[in-house]
Amino acid sequence: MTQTAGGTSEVRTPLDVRTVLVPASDAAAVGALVDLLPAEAPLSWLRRGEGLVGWGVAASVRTTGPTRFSDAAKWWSETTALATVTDEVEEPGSGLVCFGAFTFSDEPGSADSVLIVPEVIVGRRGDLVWVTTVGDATASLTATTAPAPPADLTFADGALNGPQWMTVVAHAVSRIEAGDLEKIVLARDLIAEASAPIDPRWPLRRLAASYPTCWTFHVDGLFGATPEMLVRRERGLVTSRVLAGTIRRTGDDERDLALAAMLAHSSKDLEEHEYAVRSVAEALEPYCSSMNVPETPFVLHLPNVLHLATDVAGVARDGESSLELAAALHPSAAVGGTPTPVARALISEIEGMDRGRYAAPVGWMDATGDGEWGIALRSGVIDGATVRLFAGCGIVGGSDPQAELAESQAKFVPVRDALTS
Ligand SMILES: C=C(O[C@H]1C=CC=C(C(=O)O)[C@@H]1O)C(=O)O
Repeated sequence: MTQTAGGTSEVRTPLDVRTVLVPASDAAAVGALVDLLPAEAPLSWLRRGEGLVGWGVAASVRTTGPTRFSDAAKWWSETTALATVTDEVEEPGSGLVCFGAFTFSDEPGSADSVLIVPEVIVGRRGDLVWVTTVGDATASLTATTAPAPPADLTFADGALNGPQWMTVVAHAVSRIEAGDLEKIVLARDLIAEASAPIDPRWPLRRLAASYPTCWTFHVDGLFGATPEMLVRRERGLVTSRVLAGTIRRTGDDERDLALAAMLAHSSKDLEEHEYAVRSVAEALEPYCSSMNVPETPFVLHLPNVLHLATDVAGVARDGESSLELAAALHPSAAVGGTPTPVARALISEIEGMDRGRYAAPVGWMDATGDGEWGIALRSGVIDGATVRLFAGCGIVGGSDPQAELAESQAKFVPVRDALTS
């Protein structure tokens, strides 16, 4: 049952949902959740082996435009109100759950936003493993056959080639120096083409293994391993991991440690980071009764890059769902800029491409509104035999276009390697 929110008043079939705990003796035998996924429309949200995987479509909704978040939130409230749920686990992520991916822009473009209720969900949290089924669906907890790698893959420039993109970055720097805005995040795309349709489980398994501290996701063709948590709401606690400010790793541990120290003191990166933290703290403030915003960022080590990172935490004031909080936070200055409206307008004016669902909220939510919405970074979109990969960089007054191009190459590495190796 797929619906387009805001459209026809279709009769909705109430969902019959059942969550059972997998007995501890069997839970140990359930291998990596990512290995359970079937090739057809897999859904994934995994970090360090924990999280949720799903498959099948029990219900879904597609939304577009500036009301895409509120239309989806309304659909979710109606869907949860109608459902019959038996849940013997009662953990965040058990019972009725949807996965979702949203578009970056308010403008209707090539992509739409989507919430999907899978027919089967398998969740893992610590030692607990549970299975949720909707309607008559049955779940198999055995690993599916291994996916085949993409065949004859070639990469090409997307909307702009490197020199063209550097010209756009230089233009943005001149606009910042003229005082039009303080920060903008500019992105570029690459196109990977295979000779046969690509099985999303191939890159997913590799991303989950190579980037265990990131959230490995797949929703409706959008996949990746993001290090950035836009917002998590869990039993009244709201958290966000803000990233901005990047240095490429060299592969040599000693040099990387020196680079980490440089990053922690780089005024250009600290400025870029400060805008991102401020945007998240200001957007969350109305929804929290108390908040903790650390004054100094830490350095997050990923296999390809180092980032400045700040973990913001707050206590939810009212009952806004994780999706409503994500809508209030999007786009943070980690993917938009400062001031937000000026940066958004300049992105559409000069970036030269439609971001689709890149750099927008992707994640899941349960019937209580608890959930996790990451920012779809280090990501790509599979469409048959084609993958469109995205990478973006925060630009401030002192940014150098050549260095930003190199940074964008480093940010393509996770998805590029996951497709090829
Ligand atoms: C926009 C991206 O990264 C953001 C998150 C972390 C660091 C960033 C930076 O240093 O520019 C970006 O703000 C991307 O990976 O496409």
